[in-house]
Amino acid sequence: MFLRAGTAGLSPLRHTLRPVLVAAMSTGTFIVSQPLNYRSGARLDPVDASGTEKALEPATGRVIATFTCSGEEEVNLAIQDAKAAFKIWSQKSGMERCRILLEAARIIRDRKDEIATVETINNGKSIFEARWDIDTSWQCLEYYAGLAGSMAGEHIQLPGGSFGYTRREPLGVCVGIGAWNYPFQIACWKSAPALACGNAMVFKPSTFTPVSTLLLAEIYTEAGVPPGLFNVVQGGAATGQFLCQHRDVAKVSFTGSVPTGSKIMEMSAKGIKPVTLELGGKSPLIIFSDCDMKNAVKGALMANFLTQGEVCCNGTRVFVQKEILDQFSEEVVKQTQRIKIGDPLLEDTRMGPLINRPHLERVLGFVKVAKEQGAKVLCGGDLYVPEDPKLKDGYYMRPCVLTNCRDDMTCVKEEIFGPVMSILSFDTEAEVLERANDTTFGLAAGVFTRDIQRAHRVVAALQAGMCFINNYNVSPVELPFGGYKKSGFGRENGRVTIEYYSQLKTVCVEMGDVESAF
Ligand SMILES: NC(=O)c1ccc[n+]([C@@H]2O[C@H](COP(=O)([O-])OP(=O)(O)OC[C@H]3O[C@@H](n4cnc5c(N)ncnc54)[C@H](O)[C@@H]3O)[C@@H](O)[C@H]2O)c1
Ligand SMILES: NCCCC=O
Repeated sequence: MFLRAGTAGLSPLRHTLRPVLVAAMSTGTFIVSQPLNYRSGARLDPVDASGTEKALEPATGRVIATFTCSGEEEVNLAIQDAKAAFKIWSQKSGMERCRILLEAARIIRDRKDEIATVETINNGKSIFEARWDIDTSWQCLEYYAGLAGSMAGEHIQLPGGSFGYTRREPLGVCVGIGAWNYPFQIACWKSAPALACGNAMVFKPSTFTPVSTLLLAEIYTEAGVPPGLFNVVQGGAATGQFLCQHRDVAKVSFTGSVPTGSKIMEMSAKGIKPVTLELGGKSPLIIFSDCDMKNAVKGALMANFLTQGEVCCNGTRVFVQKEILDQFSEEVVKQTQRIKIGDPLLEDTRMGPLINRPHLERVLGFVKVAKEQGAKVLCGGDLYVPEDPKLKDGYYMRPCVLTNCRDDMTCVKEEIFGPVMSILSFDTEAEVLERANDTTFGLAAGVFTRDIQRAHRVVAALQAGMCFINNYNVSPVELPFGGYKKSGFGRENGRVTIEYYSQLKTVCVEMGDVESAF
């Protein structure tokens, strides 16, 4: 283990000590003392540097790690290592890969509290929520372990007894680049299908959240993957570019913003590398007057305030049918004001700090502009200073509900990536569909109604990759997740993701003589 509590300087811990340590972990006491790169099955410092970065604990504003960003040579070594491991791993049968992934899933499940705690310390989300993230992480490994053994091609009969067959083969070394809002989950959602298909992966987390991916790397090693199969490099844009431009990289899977996604695609295009792009969103949530009000209100909070609103698929444009606008808004405000903000490691906290100060200021700036443009703040949208003195330098704000919103306002058009819900009213189904689809994004959408025909009619017309009926922001790993339009392409989770981490080889077998034209 790599966490040290306060100045006690605990040396690396044996697994048996973990539950005790996790119980003792509290906000404001931990630092990361071990290297944050992972290669050849071990943590190490990079051989060359492309600058240094500091990782924070958003709850307190404390630096918990100072680390070196990987330079071109370190990136190359990580890729060469992955290439060597790929040779071994790709020769294993699906069932052999399945057993190792299942073992990794088991270890994650057993260490859930510890991993969730690390995620909370480095990201700021509540421990309550971080445990959900870890559940959807080990479930993802379990799901693809289950598919690994049944990946197969097909046999095709041809005239005269000849035949063909297809083989589903891995791509090679895949690169994963992650965002900071779901660090551990993103690393699992990319690596599980990649490894199940027989690939190796080099993963680069966000510079804001470099910590938890290392736990995944160690767990894969403990579960029995060959050294080098899952490597971690640290750094920002420069390190990311070295990865995307490397000639031995077969595929890039990226989660992040639209502008960076566009650069990733451009770099990958030069090497004709396939890409998966999981990008941002500004998703609509449509509440019809015949909805179950209690569930619709719960759904709206789930759609806006998980992880301090820093969620790509959030339903931040909440369209409410006029007849129930007042009742719905009143209830949403009541529930929003009940959200317990504060120390994210406390069991009853439901909203922690935002990721860092510049981001907090950016989000508060959106609220300011919304007011200037005529929106009305029903609650929140201001700084929050917890009573506990150790949290005074953390990045807290009160979750915000805006009303009187119009489609042309900045808060309704742009991804805020913070706890800001914009309520808009509508009259008819046709009108709301037109307005809901009037965006360049297309990640997610939701509808609350008791009318089953309308529910399916509406989601069929919504231009979004992930649609919810009478719920929002649940993440079953069996369901494909990904966007339409500028929210990206390719999918994570579900059976279809196998297609994005493998390629099909066709073999044509002649059983007779060659019929030649010459
Ligand atoms: N669709 C999804 O599944 C999903 C999930 C989470 C977050 N997101 C989106 O991510 C965004 C927030 O995350 P962010 O601020 O970390 O995004 P970002 O685009 O700033 O960074 C994402 C990752 O790309 C790296 N990067 C930055 N510039 C790069 C470059 N030129 N070449 C290669 N890599 C580069 C970063 O270091 C980081 O690891 C939001 O827009 C959010 O909607 C999408
Ligand atoms: N739980 C899925 C969230 C991904 C988007 O940020």
